[in-house]
Amino acid sequence: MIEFNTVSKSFWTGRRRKVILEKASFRVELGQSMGILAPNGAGKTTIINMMAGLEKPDEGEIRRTCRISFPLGFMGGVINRLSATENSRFIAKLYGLDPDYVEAFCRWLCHLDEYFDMPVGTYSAGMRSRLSFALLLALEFDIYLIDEGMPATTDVEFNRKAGDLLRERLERSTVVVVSHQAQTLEKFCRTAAVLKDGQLYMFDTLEEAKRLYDYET
Ligand SMILES: Nc1ncnc2c1ncn2[C@@H]1O[C@H](COP(=O)(O)OP(=O)(O)OP(=O)(O)O)[C@@H](O)[C@H]1O
Repeated sequence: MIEFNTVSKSFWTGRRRKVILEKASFRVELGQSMGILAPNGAGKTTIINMMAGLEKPDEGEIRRTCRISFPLGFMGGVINRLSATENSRFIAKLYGLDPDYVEAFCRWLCHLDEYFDMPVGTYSAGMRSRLSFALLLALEFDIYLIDEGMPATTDVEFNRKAGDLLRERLERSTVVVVSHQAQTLEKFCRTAAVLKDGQLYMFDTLEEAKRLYDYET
């Protein structure tokens, strides 16, 4: 479960306070995937980062009682001067998993060839995102955090393999997806919320959330 208890978050732009959340309270229960609909710039990434523990609220409390993924596509945990071999083995140890398994899985999925043993700093953006995606799939989480649907790389074989694995994983996990498009949420969630003026309006169905969202936008 992820629980937000009267959480407030805003950014000072130098001219005004940009409010993301204002005393928002809600829960994401295991087994109840949730979509959050919000227009661009409303704070989707900030909320996902707060769920992941990458960003702190200004006020209030965020409680996590299960294994929550880093956001899909997040590269912050990967160290540039280390190779994919070293990164995958290090991350495996952090999560208490078998380093041989995590390394072999990522090596198989990313097909980075000799680059797998070179520093991540030498990778193209696509290679980096393949590694980050593979790491997320190599680890097991209870709740997966996804910002704007599935990131696609330009590597067709990788997209097919990783996409199949992710879809299969998400079918048996809880997912939080944030997007500005209801279409993206349809694949993952039945319940949805709309983020508007710092408040999160929760609905039992995506249809209801869409109605408010379409009306507001
Ligand atoms: N560190 C920061 N300092 C100041 N403003 C910030 C900071 N981080 C984010 N913001 C602002 O907060 C707002 C929400 O940002 P966020 O990235 O969470 O939005 P988003 O809904 O994910 O946007 P998009 O759909 O465009 O990716 C934006 O206006 C952004 O410019």
